[in-house]
Amino acid sequence: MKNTFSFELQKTDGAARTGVIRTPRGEVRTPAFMPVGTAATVKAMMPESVAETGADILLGNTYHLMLRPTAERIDRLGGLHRFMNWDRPILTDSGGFQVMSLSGLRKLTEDGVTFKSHIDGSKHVLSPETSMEIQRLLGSDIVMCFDECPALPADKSRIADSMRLSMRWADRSRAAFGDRPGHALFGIQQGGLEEDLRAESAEALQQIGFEGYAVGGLAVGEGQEAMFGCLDFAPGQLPVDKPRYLMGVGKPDDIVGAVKRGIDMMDCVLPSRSGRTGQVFTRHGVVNIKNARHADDPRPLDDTCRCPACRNYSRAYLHHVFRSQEMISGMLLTWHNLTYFQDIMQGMRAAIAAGTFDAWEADFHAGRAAGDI
Ligand SMILES: O=c1[nH]cnc2cc3nc(NCc4cccs4)[nH]c3cc12
Repeated sequence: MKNTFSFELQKTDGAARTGVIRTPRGEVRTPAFMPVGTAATVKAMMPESVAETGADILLGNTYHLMLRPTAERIDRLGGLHRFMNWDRPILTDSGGFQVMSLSGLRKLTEDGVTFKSHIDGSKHVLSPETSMEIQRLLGSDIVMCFDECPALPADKSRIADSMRLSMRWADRSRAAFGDRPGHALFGIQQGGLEEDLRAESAEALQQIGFEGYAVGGLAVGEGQEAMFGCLDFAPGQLPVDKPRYLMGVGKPDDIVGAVKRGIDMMDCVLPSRSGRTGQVFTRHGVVNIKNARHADDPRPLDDTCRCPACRNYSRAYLHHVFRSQEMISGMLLTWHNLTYFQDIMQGMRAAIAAGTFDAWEADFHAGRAAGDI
């Protein structure tokens, strides 16, 4: 096993790209969707089931794991991969975003963020240096820079100041990360929806040099049109030969539109969180299994889907166990949604490799208009 991290761009079709990220813990086929494993578990899923959906890599959250069970405890127990029984690659977010969206009583300074735990009110500090140390203790393969994601809407000067702080933090993250063969540090582009600020951010990150580059600051309520408008220029401002990771995205049509615009990696809680709330994604659109119209329906969710929910159960059964709040409901619907999301990724990888992405995209959108779901 070579102790190296590399990205091979294999084919492009318009702005869409397909390739492979090679890490000591295995390969990640791109475009890739990362299921979210916030508290060292993809909720309601066994790790081997997550692997069966086709996921090559998971996302873990620094913020949650530093609070509980702590990174030190996970390190003592052999690292996050051993702890959660997932031996493939893991990417960890750096915690800055979660602090701002989850913890109360926080204070942001040039040094970093001090905050109180949303679990027990204990006091903590996150900075570029402490975030790098926590992610090192966790043992994640891809580490994210410690950044600040400004809440939208915000005026341009506020966005510029926030982006420039994040660039100073990116520099400190790089310095604190050190020399870690086989591991990667990704920079995070900020700058809101402003093309000039995003260009300044991209230039600053490239001067520092990273193994991959994320498009941050999006999927924070701006809406799909504004996000796509930003993605029409932001990925192209980043190095062509490194992975481009769009954070926190998204619905199936968001994912397709992002890949179309040059994004290689994404993560989102949507398929797993929705699985627990009865929202089911299918190629004909969204099914809300709670709806009474499913109570007697003997059909599977999708008779072309390979997942256990579609192979072995009727909509009537899935409706029943959801209404009864049985644990198997969250398990089966999460398994289905994650499978559906991975099948979208596999469909796009194959279409880009064949040079037929436009036809694949047209079929994807036509299927959702068909109705009768
Ligand atoms: O700029 C970012 N920096 C570091 N992590 C992020 C995570 C992100 N997740 C979303 N959207 C998905 C959401 C998850 C929870 C609230 S919104 N947008 C995001 C932006 C960033």
